[in-house]
Amino acid sequence: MNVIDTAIPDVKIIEPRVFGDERGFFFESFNQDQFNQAIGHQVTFVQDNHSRSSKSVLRGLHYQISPAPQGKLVRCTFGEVFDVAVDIRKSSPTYAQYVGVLLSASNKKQLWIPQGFAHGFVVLSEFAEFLYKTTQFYRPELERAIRWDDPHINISWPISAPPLLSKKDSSASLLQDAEVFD
Ligand SMILES: Cc1cn([C@H]2C[C@H](O)[C@@H](COP(=O)(O)OP(=O)(O)O[C@H]3O[C@@H](C)C(=O)[C@@H](O)[C@H]3O)O2)c(=O)[nH]c1=O
Repeated sequence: MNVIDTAIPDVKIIEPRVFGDERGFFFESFNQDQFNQAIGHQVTFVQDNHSRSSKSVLRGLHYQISPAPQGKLVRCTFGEVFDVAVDIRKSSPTYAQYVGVLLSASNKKQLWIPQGFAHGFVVLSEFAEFLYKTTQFYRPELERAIRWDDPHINISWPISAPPLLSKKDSSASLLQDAEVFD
């Protein structure tokens, strides 16, 4: 497993070791010991999620506030997405900055997004299937959303037309008005 630093120290790109042969490929998509070593501390996941989205769907920017902020380990197993983690920890030197990375079935990359970050992705292929592990259970009453096009974050989404959003995401807050982390 190869761990790649990003512009935000706590956010890591993980490239699994892929074993290819004439049958196809095999790789360990998650190994608790190797992951803890990569991140530098014990991380426990309690929930696995799986979504499928059509081209141009944008889900995000989502997070859960205390007392159940979620760390997320995300990957794309069909198609391709542009995945974004936004630092929403007010005391962080990288507050309101983001990491964007292409995740796809072919590059098999994963992104570790610690608690304290908002997360979102836009689908670039005809369809995308997206799997992720979370460190806290889903708590809808603690869920919050920040606008995908918040000018203060100013994410360069690789899309040329407006994305397809859920009703919730269409009415998300600006970062300046959002409940974030200290
Ligand atoms: C996130 C989630 C949703 N649901 C339900 C609620 C709702 O009826 C249906 C769809 O939920 P949503 O529209 O919120 O799904 P979605 O817009 O895909 O939300 C996800 O977006 C990405 C970017 C994230 O980072 C995730 O944490 C999550 O917020 O699934 C669960 O049962 N458990 C969950 O953990």
